[in-house]
Amino acid sequence: MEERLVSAEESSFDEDASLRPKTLDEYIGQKDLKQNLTIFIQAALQRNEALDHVLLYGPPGLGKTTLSYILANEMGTQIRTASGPSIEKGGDLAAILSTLQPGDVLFIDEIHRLPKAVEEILYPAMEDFCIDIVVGKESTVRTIRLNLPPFTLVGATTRAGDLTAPLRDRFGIVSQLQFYDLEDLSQIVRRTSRVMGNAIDEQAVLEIARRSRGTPRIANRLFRRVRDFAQVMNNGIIDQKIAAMALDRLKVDHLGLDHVDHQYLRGIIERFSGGPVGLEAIAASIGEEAMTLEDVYEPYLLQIGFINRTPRGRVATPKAYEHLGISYQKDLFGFDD
Ligand SMILES: Nc1ncnc2c1ncn2[C@@H]1O[C@H](COP(=O)(O)OP(=O)(O)OP(=O)(O)O)[C@@H](O)[C@H]1O
Repeated sequence: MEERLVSAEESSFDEDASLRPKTLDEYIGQKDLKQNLTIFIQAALQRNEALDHVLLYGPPGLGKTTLSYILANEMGTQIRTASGPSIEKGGDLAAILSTLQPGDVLFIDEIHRLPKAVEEILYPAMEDFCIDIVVGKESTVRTIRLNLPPFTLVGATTRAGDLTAPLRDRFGIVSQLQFYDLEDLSQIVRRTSRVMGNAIDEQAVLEIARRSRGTPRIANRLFRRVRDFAQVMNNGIIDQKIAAMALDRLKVDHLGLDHVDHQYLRGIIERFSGGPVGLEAIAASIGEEAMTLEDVYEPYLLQIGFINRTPRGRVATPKAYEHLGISYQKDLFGFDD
């Protein structure tokens, strides 16, 4: 299977822990979100309270996990981490909650995938810092109330729309992470090169930043691969030429699109006359999971204006045709969305 360099999903190549910024000051970009969080943290610290529960949503790799570690660090507390699908039963959640110290952060990744029964236990835990546990069998069955210390739940999701309303409503702070602009990504690449101890020239920084699809995790991954090429073929010097050569060889085009993006766009244009076409049909035609396309690939294609989502399905825009070098002949019958 081809390596998915531009997929923002975590891969075994990610050794990101050392690259994670530890403070809000070090966290690049997301300016508005950072400014607001700074105030909320300061206010909670002044009142000697736990920070309100935080929901972070947005495409993978934009820094939700990093931000939750930073929140715990800035609050001077510990972080416990779990993921939605790994908390299978109420007892699993109770076990995690019972380890929390006052003010701790509980980070639940993919929170939209929490089983319903677990979610219901989470409601009183979030609201009143207590849970009711059922113990015993048949005639001896009874409920024991377990009081919890005040804590902060940080939930992360790529699919805010999949959260149930009662869960969403229990978060006091709800924030969407945005794709990063070229300047922020350049800063991230410079920082990564500094942390990893490899000098890089400014043109190479831009070359990598431009192809990172607005996503720090991808910027870091591309940096590592460029560094490999530079080490073996260019005496370790990371300049624009070696960066462009490496990324071309890895089939990441100048906008950061890879073979899956190309297949996806060509699929819409060549097999479905540019759309509108349903996601499932595109996925089946190119042999990809619809969910992967929706969560990992489409957000960036929407962001750069290569596709539109309409009630009748996905549509490739003239920009996508131009990028692929295909002449745009739609609209002949006035069907263009
Ligand atoms: N704002 C940022 N400034 C500097 N580096 C960042 C920033 N955001 C993310 N990174 C880097 O990108 C990597 C990926 O970020 P992170 O794991 O937090 O993403 P994520 O949004 O939680 O992804 P997922 O939802 O897939 O877990 C981090 O290890 C970190 O090095």
